[in-house]
Amino acid sequence: MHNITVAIRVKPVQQTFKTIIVNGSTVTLLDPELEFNNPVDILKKNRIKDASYEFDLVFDQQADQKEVYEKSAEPLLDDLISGQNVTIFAYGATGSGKTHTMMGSQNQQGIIPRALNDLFVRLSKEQAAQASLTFLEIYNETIRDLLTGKLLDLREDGNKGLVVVNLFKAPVPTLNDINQYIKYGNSRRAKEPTGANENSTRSHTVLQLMLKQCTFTFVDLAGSERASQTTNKGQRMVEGAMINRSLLVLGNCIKALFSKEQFVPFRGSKLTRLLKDALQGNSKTVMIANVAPNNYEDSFNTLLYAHRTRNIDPTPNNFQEMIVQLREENEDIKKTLKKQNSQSKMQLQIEQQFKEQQRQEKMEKQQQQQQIQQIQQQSIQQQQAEKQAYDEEPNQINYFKAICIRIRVNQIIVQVRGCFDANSSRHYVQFQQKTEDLITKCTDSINNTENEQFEIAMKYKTILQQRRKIYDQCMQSQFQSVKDEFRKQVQNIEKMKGLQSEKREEVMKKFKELEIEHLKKISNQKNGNQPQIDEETLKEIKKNRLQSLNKQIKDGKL
Ligand SMILES: Nc1ncnc2c1ncn2[C@@H]1O[C@H](COP(=O)(O)OP(=O)(O)OP(=O)(O)O)[C@@H](O)[C@H]1O
Repeated sequence: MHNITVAIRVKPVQQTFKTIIVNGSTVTLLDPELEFNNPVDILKKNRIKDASYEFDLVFDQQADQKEVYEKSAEPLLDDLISGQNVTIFAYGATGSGKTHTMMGSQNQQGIIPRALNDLFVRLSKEQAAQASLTFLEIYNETIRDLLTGKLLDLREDGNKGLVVVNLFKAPVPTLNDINQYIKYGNSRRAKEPTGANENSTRSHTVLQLMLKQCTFTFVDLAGSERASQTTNKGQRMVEGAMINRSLLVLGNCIKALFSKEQFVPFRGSKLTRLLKDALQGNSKTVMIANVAPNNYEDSFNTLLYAHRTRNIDPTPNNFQEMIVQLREENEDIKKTLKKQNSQSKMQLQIEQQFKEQQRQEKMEKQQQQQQIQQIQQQSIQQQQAEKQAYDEEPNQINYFKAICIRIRVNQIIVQVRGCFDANSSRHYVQFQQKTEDLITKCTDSINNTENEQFEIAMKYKTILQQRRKIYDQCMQSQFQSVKDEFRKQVQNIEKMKGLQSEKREEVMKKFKELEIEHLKKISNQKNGNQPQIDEETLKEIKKNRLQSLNKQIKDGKL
């Protein structure tokens, strides 16, 4: 009689909310659409529901490899040794843990290495000597020998029934032989990254250990996910469709076998055709359906598939009770999260504000420095301009000199006029000529210095305007330090001006000394040092004077 055990294994995943709860042999799945999405998607509302099913075996997230093996596969070893076919399937969506359950890893060995190890301990030498192993995969309805790499055909053989032509049967008298073939075959499995699993095995893998009277079959089925979910396109989508079709046929076959139906649709896929002998008759089958709680839809479909396959009567009575309990637990989690969330929101806000504050401060500091630098530069220019202007002031000494000379000359004229009255008109002409030249020179000099004075005055005006501008700028600045810097610079300028005033006083002093010297000279001349002119010079002066007068008459100036 055919015996089928359907087990569920829940993959341990990091999850905030509970979506799967295991209670004994019951698995309850909570619809996240109703639970966590607000508002609920109307289109999905009627499609997805909470689900609760009972199975032969249920392994929760805490179940380790050893427990899974000991409860699902180990009990069948006796049946196998007594000559019954045993088949173990791993079913589930991509990434749900099929390969982990069947093969596992070096440190966490799965069902296959554990079962074969235990089996070989129990087998007699004779039995072991007759053992052989085949390892193949069915990818897109094509059979490939994982040991030889050859593509194989299925053929009906009159005597033997269905055979896989040219399938390599590796003799495996020891466990070591088995391990080496498995390792080799595993490395040749068709693996492709899908949207759901980086290292997804895209084929059904069938490992069979043939003993004298029976076969121990391990099937790691390809991922049962919906094609749309793995965001697969083109070749991957065809692959998905093939996988789903063969899984459907497999489900139907197991269901038919379990229900002892007359017709079992083995011919529906290569997988079921291949497994026909192993599944038929007095055999035992274990189907381990793997679910990952972070994927509701895949979990829902897997539970439904496994449940239909097993054909167990639905839903236990305490189903609603468990859902209520689960919802209450999730409600608590939600509240805690909300609280944490609002706290972390506040923290985030403070951090952002603090960052903004620091950014502002940095910007202000930069502005402040820029303004101060600007003031310093302007003030240096200002100082240079003022210094230059002050340095030019000593030129005024020429101005004063010129004025002095003119005064002196005027006095000489007065003096000479006196000479003329007393002695001769020749003296007057002679002196008039000389003094006229002198006065012209003085006047030019005075004009020049007056022009220079005007330029200096203009420069001062510009300097003052400039200073006013800087002052206005500084007073507009929001920074006290900028205003302070301006005051400091003004003080510098004033200090420099103080030094310049001293310089100016020195110049004035010099001028006064000069003036006194001139005045002294004048008074000396007044006191009897009358100018003496010889006859020749007088003649010459007269001649020149006459020429000059004639010219002036000619030019119409007289
Ligand atoms: N029960 C578990 N405990 C710890 N890790 C697990 C468990 N189940 C699965 N994993 C880890 O999850 C990842 C995916 O698992 P695995 O490859 O077995 O998935 P799969 O169903 O075989 O996927 P595919 O169909 O794409 O080949 C692996 O890294 C595996 O180690």
